[in-house]
Amino acid sequence: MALTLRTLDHDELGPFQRMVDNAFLSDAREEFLERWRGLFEPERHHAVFDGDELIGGGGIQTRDLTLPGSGPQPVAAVTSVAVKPGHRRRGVLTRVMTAQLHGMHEGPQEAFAALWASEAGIYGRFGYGMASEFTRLSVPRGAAFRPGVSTGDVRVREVLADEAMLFMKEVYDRIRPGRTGWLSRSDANWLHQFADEERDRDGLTAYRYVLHPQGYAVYRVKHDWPERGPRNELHVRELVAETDEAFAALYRYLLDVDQVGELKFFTASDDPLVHLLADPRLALRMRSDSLWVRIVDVDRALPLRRYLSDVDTVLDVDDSFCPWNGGRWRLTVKGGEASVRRSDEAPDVAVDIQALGAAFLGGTRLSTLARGQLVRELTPGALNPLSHAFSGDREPHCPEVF
Ligand SMILES: CC(=O)SCCNC(=O)CCNC(=O)[C@H](O)C(C)(C)COP(=O)(O)OP(=O)(O)OC[C@H]1O[C@@H](n2cnc3c(N)ncnc32)[C@H](O)[C@@H]1OP(=O)(O)O
Repeated sequence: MALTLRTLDHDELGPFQRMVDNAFLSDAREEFLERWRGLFEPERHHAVFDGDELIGGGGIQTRDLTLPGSGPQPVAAVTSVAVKPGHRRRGVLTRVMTAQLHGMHEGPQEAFAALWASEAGIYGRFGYGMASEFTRLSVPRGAAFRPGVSTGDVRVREVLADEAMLFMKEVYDRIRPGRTGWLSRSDANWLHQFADEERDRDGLTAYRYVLHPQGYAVYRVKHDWPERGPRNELHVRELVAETDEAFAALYRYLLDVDQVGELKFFTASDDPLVHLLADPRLALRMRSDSLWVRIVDVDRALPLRRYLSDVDTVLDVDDSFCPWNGGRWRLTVKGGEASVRRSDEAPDVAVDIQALGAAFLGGTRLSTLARGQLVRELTPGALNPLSHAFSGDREPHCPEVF
């Protein structure tokens, strides 16, 4: 029987979520449905049916993502992409990706999309580029700061979730416009991220909330108490600070919690903790991909962010999955602001659309992507100024998996 694709109705969250759980090899979690309901935009969820059976699909959350220099901009936050085992490698995902990306172009809706990939080999073929990374950080308890590091003299204190949540939302929203890669969070997003039900905890404790007048931290503990004494792991979920002093104070607090062996944190790849430490090598760091970005429309997306320096370059874009992007575009940046228009002049730099997505948040250099054979300099000397213009002043970081 031919497969069909359509968007969902309000009452179809249950079957969709059961399909996602099934594809992720999880038991069906009916009790999570209420939480998902707040995030569910049925008209932005595509589902593929084999007869009456929902066998695959993918969703979009309508959110803002902070871009370099220009603050929050509309992004299609792609989520819950799944195909049931038994229906794979027959092009179902390809149909969903086509519906999402072509739909956004035709709408027109958001000019770019972002996602976390369950497996990093999946999304490059659809034009997504690896735009940011996170660092898996591990530091022993008590690791000392350099002499002269200021943590201020305000008291950092632990409170219950109800007291923390309102303050956390305010601090997060104040800082978000300046933090590339951070997403807008509705109340439903906050609930989803910090619901903290026992089944979310994977054997760890409930969240503990730490407040500073200019920031907060949230952590859990994984118990480990061998013969030589406690070696518990302190897992930081989120650390947000408006000032460098608050940042240092919150880290100091977390590093000094008794009965802990190690602090662990999936943090920004440019987390400055390592520079606060007297012995930087105590901070073990392992990097991995976080946000993947897809430019839906070159001419609508590139002007959404600001650039570090001025350039005037003709790009030759290769994009087989969204062919309207293919061909030559003149990118002109003046005073940090970009304009993009069609061009028939000789191209200076050839880019795969993946490379533009990877460079879009300012964290992956076009010059590095050239060494990775996703970018080619055609006019000698054209690549480095372009690469510099795309750079950001800090590494992009997405503090939540959505
Ligand atoms: C944003 C998110 O939600 S990330 C979550 C993604 N989902 C999951 O990981 C859940 C488990 N996996 C699945 O449900 C499915 O295997 C999916 C969604 C990854 C792929 O669905 P399928 O319908 O099998 O993909 P489809 O048949 O369209 O494949 C398209 C291409 O991608 C390739 N591909 C598919 N899955 C993978 C993979 N896991 N790794 C590498 N390549 C892959 C296929 O080989 C095919 O390549 P080709 O065009 O060269 O032939």
